[in-house]
Amino acid sequence: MKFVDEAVIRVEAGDGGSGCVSFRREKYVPDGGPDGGDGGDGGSVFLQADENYNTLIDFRFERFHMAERGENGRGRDCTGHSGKDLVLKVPVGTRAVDHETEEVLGDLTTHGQKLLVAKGGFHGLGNTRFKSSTNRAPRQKTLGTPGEVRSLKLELLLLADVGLLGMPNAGKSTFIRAVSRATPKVADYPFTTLVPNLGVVNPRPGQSFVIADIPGLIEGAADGAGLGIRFLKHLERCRILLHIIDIEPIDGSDPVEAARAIVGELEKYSPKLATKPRWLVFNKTDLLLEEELQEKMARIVSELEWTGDVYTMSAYNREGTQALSLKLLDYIQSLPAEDVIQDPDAEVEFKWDNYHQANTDSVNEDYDDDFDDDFDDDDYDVEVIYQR
Ligand SMILES: Nc1nc2c(ncn2[C@@H]2O[C@H](COP(=O)(O)OP(=O)(O)OP(=O)(O)O)[C@@H](O)[C@H]2O)c(=O)[nH]1
Ligand SMILES: [Mg+2]
Repeated sequence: MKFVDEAVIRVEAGDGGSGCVSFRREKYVPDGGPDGGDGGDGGSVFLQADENYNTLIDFRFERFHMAERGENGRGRDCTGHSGKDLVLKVPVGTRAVDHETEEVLGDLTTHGQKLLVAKGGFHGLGNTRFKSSTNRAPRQKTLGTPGEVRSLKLELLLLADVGLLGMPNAGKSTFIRAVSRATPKVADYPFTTLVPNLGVVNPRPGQSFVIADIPGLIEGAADGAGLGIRFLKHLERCRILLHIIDIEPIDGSDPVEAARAIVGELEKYSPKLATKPRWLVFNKTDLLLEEELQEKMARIVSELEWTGDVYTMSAYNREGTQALSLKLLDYIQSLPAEDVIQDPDAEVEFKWDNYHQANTDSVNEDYDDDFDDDFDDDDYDVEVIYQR
């Protein structure tokens, strides 16, 4: 299955149905009062997180999504039907962004969570609403308001606890193979991994966490070198990052330079991501003798001025990998229960929010149901109240 983590779609909510101008006409009631019903509200468009989906590929093929419009009101006080809402199923971990304003509308992080992305139009009012003791034959109605239209960018951000970071060939995929049942391709050339992989690590029975392996980064990735930095977004929701360093690169390059490049690219991508908890993990320890290894590690740590946690492993021989997974599990379990990554200021504004209020205010307040509905003069024009 193809992994697609971005799609731009257009969502259109239904327009509100317009109100109706009509008068009661029946045998023996030639001059009945107004009986034009209100329109129905337009349907809205929602996104709903569903754990049965894991790619946005469907949205690459089907780009236009419309909810139903509301029906117009009819005579005999018939209110139009409301339009049906449209609910689009998206994978858990999807973020909805307004493509034009870049405003984040919301993150769908739990199964079943729903997010309104285009609000349906509000219904227009029929002429019945405008009758009063002074105007018994109202010719006014209001039109339904248009439904919201949005160009929407969907981004799928993987939900993993641990994210792997490092140069190509550092051994990220080898590590995820060693500790989980994920089987991403491993090879001795750069950019073996082209799309992110997830693996479930189970260091103790019944206790597990999820690890994400993403394509390697190189110097200049922020400017598009290699596969760029677009995969870094998948690390945004991780709780900790593992920076995997190849202790003995085959091309003879300096691990210190490589590590600095990675941190530089991370900072360029997002200063916030750069402050996430991060551990250094030296890989390929089997290539060096113990003494050499200690010496080299000490040099790298001091040159990087690194004061955080340091681990060593040989992912290939599965040495140190189990110990590292246990450390990760303990660390994750020591964190407070998931702080839901929702921006508290993320109040989404919809254009027609105030319309209902404004409209009902314009309806005559001395509306009185008991007065005599009959009227004589039915020859003037219908007045449409425009409020847009
Ligand atoms: N000797 C040794 N080789 C290793 C070790 N871990 C990985 N390798 C080798 O390093 C090469 C690259 O490993 P990968 O796991 O594909 O590296 P990666 O970081 O996923 O690389 P990209 O997907 O290209 O970013 C492969 O040839 C592995 O066999 C190790 O612990 N010791
Ligand atoms: Mg890889």
